[in-house]
Amino acid sequence: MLNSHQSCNIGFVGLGVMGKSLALNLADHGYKVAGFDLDPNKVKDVLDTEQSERRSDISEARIIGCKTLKEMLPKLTTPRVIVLLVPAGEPVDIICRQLIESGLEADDIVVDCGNSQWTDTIRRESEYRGKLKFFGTAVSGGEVGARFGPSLMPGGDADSWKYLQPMWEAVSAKVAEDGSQIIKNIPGDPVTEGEPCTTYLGPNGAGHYVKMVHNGIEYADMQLICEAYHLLRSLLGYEPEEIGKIFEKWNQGELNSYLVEITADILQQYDHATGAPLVDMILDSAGQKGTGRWTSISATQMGVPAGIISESVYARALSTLTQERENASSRLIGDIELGDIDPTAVEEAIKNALYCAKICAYAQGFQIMRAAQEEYNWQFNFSDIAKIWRGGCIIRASFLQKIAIAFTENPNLENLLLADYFADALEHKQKGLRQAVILAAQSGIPTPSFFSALAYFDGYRSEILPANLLQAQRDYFGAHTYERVDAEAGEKFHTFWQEENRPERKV
Ligand SMILES: NC(=O)C1=CN([C@@H]2O[C@H](COP(=O)(O)OP(=O)(O)OC[C@H]3O[C@@H](n4cnc5c(N)ncnc54)[C@H](OP(=O)(O)O)[C@@H]3O)[C@@H](O)[C@H]2O)C=CC1
Ligand SMILES: O=C(CO)[C@H](O)[C@H](O)COP(=O)(O)O
Repeated sequence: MLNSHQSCNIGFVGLGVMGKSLALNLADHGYKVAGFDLDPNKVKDVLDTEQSERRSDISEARIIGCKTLKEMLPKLTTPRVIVLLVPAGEPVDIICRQLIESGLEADDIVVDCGNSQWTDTIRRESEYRGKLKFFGTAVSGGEVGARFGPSLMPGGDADSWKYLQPMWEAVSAKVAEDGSQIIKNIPGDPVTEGEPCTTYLGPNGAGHYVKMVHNGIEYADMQLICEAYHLLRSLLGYEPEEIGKIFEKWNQGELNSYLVEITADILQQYDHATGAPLVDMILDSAGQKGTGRWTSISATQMGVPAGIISESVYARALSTLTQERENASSRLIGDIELGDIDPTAVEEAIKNALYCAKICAYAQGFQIMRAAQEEYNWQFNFSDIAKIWRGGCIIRASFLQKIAIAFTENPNLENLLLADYFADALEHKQKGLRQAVILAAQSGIPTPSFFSALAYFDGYRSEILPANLLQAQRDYFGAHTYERVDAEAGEKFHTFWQEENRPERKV
């Protein structure tokens, strides 16, 4: 606890899905919260929920509502801590300006917990310096996570972190020694033991950058699961409920993850109105708010190969062309040739394909952060990042424990694929990925992220790639020069392709 029970320890602006849940979580851990939302119904809702969930031995309201920001500020202990859980973008700046106008001071800390773009967080930190301390803390875990223990990814000035650390460690998800999350989900009875799923990630936009990459991996993870489902459904003719049970089985082993778990549940749900599997009644047009796209853009800007993440963004984009796809489906005919298949063997191949492709997707995510720390002067501890993703967040999965171990054993690991555990897994299971890709190609089932994962794996393990020819092409049309395999690194050569005998000169 930060201060006396008379004043509020923390203010909340935005009491929607995430704000309400995180405010109640803080209250469960003994913090008193003052909340404001543009929508007075949201304020009423959180107050009603707090009252209905309050234990009988607690007499005082743990959350109080405010009608304006001006009303909130005097209710907060100083330095004031104000959490923003509003839509990313302009609302964050609007509120910062309003808070300054309402009397916020230079030592007060404004914590942006939304999915803000990390470049905005860097800008805001410097723009508001001297007026308020702007600190980023990205949150993952959705509504339930925020309520009972999310993964929190803080970034900003180290002094603010010291102040926030006890609060964030209290409310974040907790994991046991084996890396599994300790889950209780009981209002008023929070988990207090275990390792907290939060750690200080660095200055400026570090927290929001790491969350962005988390979401990039999330996009890939979800798309790969969807591709596995598509193969099981269209190739083997299984019904959603049957596939749900397969995912349930897979969730007991190395594929154990929150996303596989919810997929199993979703596929076994029937539509109340029609009795059809619910998944069949949902329009196949995927939404996105931007974090996956930002990850792909950041990777591309730094020259990091992150094809699986990018393909997952493109797959969502392609899915939205609903009318175009419907028109094209009768004009563009697939030349399909599929021989006999053994369902049991194919099911096993798809399972292994999913596992191998997931390893490659996570490897790409960590490669992006590795490049980013050089580019933006951060010092990430990749083992710690894997650790805070073991519980609370959407991509929580058993194998994050293995990733944490891999980076603990070798903090300078060049690529996750090279860690013994993952290299061995890929060696023994890659056949499944190859079979899945072959069957998808033969049957005309689009599995872009599986294809991309295999290409990444084969590309990364290739000593020789045809980039030598590509360099020659660039030199041919644009005199872009090339390096020679038998010369010093960095020495550039150009062939005068249009001259007689095509002489080569060192440039
Ligand atoms: N939902 C999720 O699973 C996750 C969301 N996030 C991020 O968390 C943030 C909040 O998301 P979420 O809770 O889902 O969003 P919601 O839309 O449920 O809640 C946002 C709330 O903020 C209010 N609001 C908007 N502008 C202001 C303002 N100027 N002053 C006061 N209140 C304001 C909104 O009011 P009104 O509706 O009247 O505009 C709304 O009640 C977003 O950045 C989101 O990307 C992060 C992780 C997971
Ligand atoms: O951050 C999240 C989870 O980690 C949010 O749920 C996010 O909104 C998901 O992204 P998108 O809407 O683009 O699928």
